Amino acid sequence: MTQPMDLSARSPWSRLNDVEEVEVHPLHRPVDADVVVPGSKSFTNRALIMAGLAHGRSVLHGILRSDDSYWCVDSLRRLGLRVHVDGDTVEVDGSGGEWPVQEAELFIGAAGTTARFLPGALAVAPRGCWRVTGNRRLSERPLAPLLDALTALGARIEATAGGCLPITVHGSGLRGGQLAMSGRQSSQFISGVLIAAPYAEQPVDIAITDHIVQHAYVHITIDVMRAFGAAVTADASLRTMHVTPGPYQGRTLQLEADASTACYFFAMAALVGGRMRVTNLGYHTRQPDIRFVDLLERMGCEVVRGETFVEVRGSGRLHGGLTVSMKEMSDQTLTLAALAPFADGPVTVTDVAHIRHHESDRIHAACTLLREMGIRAEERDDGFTVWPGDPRPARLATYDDHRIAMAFSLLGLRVPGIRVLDPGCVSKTCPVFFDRLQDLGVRVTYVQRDGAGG
Ligand SMILES: O=C(O)C1=C[C@@H](OP(=O)(O)O)[C@@H](O)[C@H](O)C1
Ligand SMILES: C=C(OP(=O)(O)O)C(=O)O
Repeated sequence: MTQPMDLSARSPWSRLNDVEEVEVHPLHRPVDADVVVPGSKSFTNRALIMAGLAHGRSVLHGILRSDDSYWCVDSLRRLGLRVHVDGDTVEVDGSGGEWPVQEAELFIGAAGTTARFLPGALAVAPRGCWRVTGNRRLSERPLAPLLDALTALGARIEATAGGCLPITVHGSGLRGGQLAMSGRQSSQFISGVLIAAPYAEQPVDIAITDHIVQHAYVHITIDVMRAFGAAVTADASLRTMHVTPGPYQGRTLQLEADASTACYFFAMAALVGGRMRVTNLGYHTRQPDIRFVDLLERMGCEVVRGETFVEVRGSGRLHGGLTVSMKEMSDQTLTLAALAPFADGPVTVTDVAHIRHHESDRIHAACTLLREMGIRAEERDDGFTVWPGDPRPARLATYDDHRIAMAFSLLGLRVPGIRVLDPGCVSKTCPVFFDRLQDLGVRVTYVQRDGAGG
C-alpha cells in the first residue's frame, strides 16, 4: 500500500481491526445452505436521516449495524436527538427539522450515503452551523454537484476549493425551486436533494440533464420518503421529480436486508457449486444488486426467485464470453471481477466509470489485484476485460474498500493461499462477513496485527 492506513472510519460496531490479514481456505465440496443477511445500508441511512428530520418518534426494525450506520446514528446524537439502539432496532425522536444542538462537528466516517444525505438535512434548519468531516477517502470523493444544487435552492454551505469534505453547513432554510441536475457521477446527489426537499418553503422540481447511474437508488429514496409521509411524484424513468412541501412524520418501519451483501453468498454457490438461499430478501426488491442473480443465470447458474427468498444453484462451472453493462448494479462489479477468471471465456464490464470515485478506484484496483494473481486483465476508462486463468496464491491489498475484501476473499474458496489484508474494512457494510463464511463451513484463519496467529 502506498499510503498509511486510515482506520478513522472504524467504529464501535467494527470487527477485526486488530487483524492484519485473513486467509480464506478452499471449500472442497459444494455448499448447501440458507443464510440470513444483515440490514440494507441504503435503507438504514435513508430511514435514519428521515426519522431525524421527522415530527415525532420513529421505530426502525432491521437496521444494519455497521460503520456506515454507526456514524450516521452518532451524527444524529451529536445534533441532540435521542437515538436508542437495541439490537437491530432503533428508536429516533425526530427534530421536526430544527436540530436541538446548533453547533457541532459531525464525523461521518467513510459513508457516501451520509455525505450526500446529511448536508441537505442540516441546511433545512432555520438556524445552526455544523462542520461535516469524513475519513481520508470520503474527503476525496465528489460532493460539488450536491452542494451546488442545495445552494441553488437557497442553502449556505462552505466547502474547500475542490468542493469536497470537510464542509460547513449553515441552517438557513431552503427556498425551493427548479433544478437541472446530472446523474452520471452519482445517484446519491439526487437522493440528497430529494431527502431535504419536503422542508423547502416552495415545491422542488428536479430535471435530469443526462442519465442517472444506478437510478434504482433514487426510486428507493422516493419510496422511503413516501413511507415517511412525503408527497413526491416522478415519471417512471426519473427524468423529472416534484416534491411538495410537508414534513416527514415519525413511522414504524421494517427495513429490507442488504441485496449487495447477499451477492457475495450467491457468488459463493456460483464458484464452488451447490445451493445458497438468502432467506430474508425477495427477488422483487428495488435494490438493484438483486439483478446480479440474473447475471449468474447467464453465466450458467440456476436461480429460484421467491417473494421472500432468493436461491442460486451453481455447478462450479461458469460461462464467460460476455460483455455486461454494470451501470445499474455497479457495486457488484468487483464480485464479477472475482468470478471472471473461473469463467470459460473473457468477461467484459462496461459503463462503470463512476466507480473510480467509490471507496477506491475500483476499476484500477480490480485489474491490479487480478494481475497480481497472474490473471490477464485489461483496464479501460469505463470498465475492464478479464480473461480465464488459474489464479496463483497472493496476499491482496484491500484499499480500505469493503467490497474488494468481500469479493476477492471469495477467490480463496477455489485457490489455496489467498490472503486478504486489513479484513476489518468489511465493517463498512458487513462486520460479520467472515463469521458468516465460517458458519457456512469455510475455514478462515486470522493473523493479528502484532504477528500472533489466530
Ligand atoms: O444511494 C445509495 O444508497 C447508494 C447509491 C449508489 O451510489 P452511486 O449512485 O454514487 O454510485 C451505490 O453505489 C451505493 O452503494 C449506495
Ligand atoms: C459505493 C458504496 O458506498 P457509498 O455508500 O459510500 O457510496 C458501496 O457500498 O459500494
